[in-house]
Amino acid sequence: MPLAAVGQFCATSSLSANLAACTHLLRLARDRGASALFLPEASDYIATSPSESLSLCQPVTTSPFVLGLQAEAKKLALPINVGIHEPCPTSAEKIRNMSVWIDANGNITQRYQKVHTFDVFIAGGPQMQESKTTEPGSALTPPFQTPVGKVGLLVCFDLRFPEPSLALRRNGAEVVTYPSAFTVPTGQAHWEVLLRARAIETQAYVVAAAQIGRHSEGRASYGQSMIVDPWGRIVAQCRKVEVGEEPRTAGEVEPEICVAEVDLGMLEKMRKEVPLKRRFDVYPEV
Ligand SMILES: O=C(O)CNC(=O)[C@H](CS)NC(=O)CCC(=O)C(=O)O
Repeated sequence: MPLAAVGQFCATSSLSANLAACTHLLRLARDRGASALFLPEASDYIATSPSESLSLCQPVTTSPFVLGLQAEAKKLALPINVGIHEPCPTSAEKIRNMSVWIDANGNITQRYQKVHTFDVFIAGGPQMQESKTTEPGSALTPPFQTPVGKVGLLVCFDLRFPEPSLALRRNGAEVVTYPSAFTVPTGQAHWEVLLRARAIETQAYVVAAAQIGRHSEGRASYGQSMIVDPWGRIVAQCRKVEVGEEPRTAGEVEPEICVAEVDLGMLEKMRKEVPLKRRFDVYPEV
């Protein structure tokens, strides 16, 4: 059975430091015998401001982060799913939040542009307006074959919407990925519940690589990267920011991986044993 590995670290605005962390995670995944490595959203950088994000954002053809990761994937013959930023072709003021698949030859073979932007105004809590800087995508990417099963790509805040994962499932997804950088308070409240719900209702593996720790003065992430099986069991997980704990800085965070087998035989058996026949005649709105 193939092993999926999930990598967790704390990105900063240093592309070279982030590439070094991801290269280390790739080696850990290879040493464990994994068939693919899943890395978080915005692995190339977490900027301190929208203007810094724009200045760091580069096309994949010149990004030292992406080119470096492609070279490592090829060297180790290990496919990677990773979240990155790309310039927006229609606006110089905006970027695209992407999840890409790099195959074992180091080529980018699949791409998905995050369709839901994270705009929240929590009193006394995180306030973010991703839509100010980020152009949302307008299509899902059809699930595609990989060494760990048929993968459907989503990103972070997309997790709060059951519809896209159900759509990917209907199109054949066996593994749904959510590279993420969840905030600490929303992570503590919602992350695990949402991931397990998406796995149970799609009857698919959910693979969620997340950032952890303090990226900069104004920004920290929750962690708890995990793999959930189609029964809703957490079969692998990394560390998280506990309630009341001060997030560690990037220098203090130890990049780590967790791994789990992807059992597609069990998935098929479960889908047969618990058929989820939808009644769209009763709820045509969805
Ligand atoms: O900023 C970047 O460069 C990359 N983008 C992100 O990290 C995005 C937008 S700020 N974060 C989320 O979607 C967190 C969602 C979340 O925390 C929740 O749904 O509760």
